[in-house]
Amino acid sequence: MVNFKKVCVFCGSNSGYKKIFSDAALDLGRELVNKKMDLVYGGGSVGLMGLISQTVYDGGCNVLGIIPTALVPIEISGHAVGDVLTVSDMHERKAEMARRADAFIALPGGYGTMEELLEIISWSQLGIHCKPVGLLNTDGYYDSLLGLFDKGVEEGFIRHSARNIVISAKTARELIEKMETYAPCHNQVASSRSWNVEDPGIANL
Ligand SMILES: C/C(=C\CNc1ncnc2c1ncn2[C@@H]1O[C@H](COP(=O)(O)O)[C@@H](O)[C@H]1O)CO
Repeated sequence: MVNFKKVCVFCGSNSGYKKIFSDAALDLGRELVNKKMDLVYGGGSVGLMGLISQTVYDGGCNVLGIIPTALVPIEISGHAVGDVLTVSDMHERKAEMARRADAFIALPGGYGTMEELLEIISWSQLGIHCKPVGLLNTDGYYDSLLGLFDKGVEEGFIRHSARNIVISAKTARELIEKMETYAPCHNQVASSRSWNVEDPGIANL
């Protein structure tokens, strides 16, 4: 059983056209509150980011938004709730997200969400961290991405064991339950020590 307390959520700066996506963000937020988990996220109050951060904040859990200086102006990200850590660029933001959270979940989103998700998956494969990575596949939004991962295995670009890095489910509750039983089974390319990870929190739960 993996215990995690701080969950980094990657999600859209837009809400998507269907109500089911907003409902999924609210549902994940409530699930985090029920489990007394804190939120680390991209720091905006726009789109699904705004919905989940407000829900977790209103539920009395800690919310930490990590935002690059360039996105701070209110018209870009809105007014974030909770604590805000301003960082110099996107690289520092992702490093801080990875360091401060002990699990990651991607909700539906666009390029930004997908890029954050894929980087954290590849960091797990490389051995930079061994934290659970969940994909909330609301309304089958990520079916084709999951199909692409399967294709990667089939065609010899992704190891079968590394395919298990990505935990997916259709509901927040099921996803968190699966993530709580996550045990990495892939051969990490290099040990966390060889990545010069000074803070052991980045590598281990
Ligand atoms: C583009 C728009 C607003 C941009 N505002 C953002 N504020 C905070 N964080 C952001 C913003 N845009 C992207 N991010 C990060 O990427 C993810 C969302 O990107 P996506 O392309 O919308 O999926 C999110 O997790 C943030 O970390 C107005 O539409």
